[in-house]
Amino acid sequence: MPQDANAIRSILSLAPVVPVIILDDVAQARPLAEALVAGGLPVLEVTLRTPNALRVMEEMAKVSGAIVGSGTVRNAAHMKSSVDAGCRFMVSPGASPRLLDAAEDVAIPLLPGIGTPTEAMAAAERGYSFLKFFPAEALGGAPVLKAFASPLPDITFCPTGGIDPVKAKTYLALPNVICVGGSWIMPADALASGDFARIEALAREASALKG
Ligand SMILES: O=C(O)C(=O)C[C@H](O)[C@H](O)COP(=O)(O)O
Repeated sequence: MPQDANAIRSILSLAPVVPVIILDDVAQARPLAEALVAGGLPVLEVTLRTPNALRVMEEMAKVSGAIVGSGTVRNAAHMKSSVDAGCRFMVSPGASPRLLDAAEDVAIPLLPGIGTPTEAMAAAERGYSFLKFFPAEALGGAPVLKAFASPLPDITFCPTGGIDPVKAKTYLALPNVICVGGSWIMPADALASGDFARIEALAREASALKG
């Protein structure tokens, strides 16, 4: 089926920020997910960019309250692995026709990425009303999404790429933004030292962000 708008809306409305997780150390998966959930960010996007990403997803999916999705999804094989790992949603940097074809056969919703009005319109024609705007800051940031709102009022976005807490607040004030994605909640040095208390504190600040 095309994107189940109610399903993806109910996930993306749970918190203002979706942490974008790039993790290879499976042992850190559960404590990281627990810190993020405890800090008020239950929706977790785990990118398929590390060798152990699927095992990380499986571990995170066991954490009470965590809603785990896959990121960097680019083909049907990624979709099958995501479902098998217990994912509840999928995110892609793009929205190629073959990717959208493959998503028709998958039970969990896809949030595809777009960068222009033409791409957003093409995805909307395929039944997608919730889209990722990527790479958000490199493409011009919040002013671009603000400009999308009038001609494309039926399309809602999750901007991702280059966002920090200050920029997040600006995006979240826009009527066509449901949440933002970002990796700033998990600084590399905090992960390296296993400082999950700091990550939980950053998550708590992010969960309190409002437009
Ligand atoms: O892997 C994907 O599918 C992506 O979409 C890339 C992520 O969105 C960025 O890695 C997060 O962006 P930053 O917050 O700038 O780190």
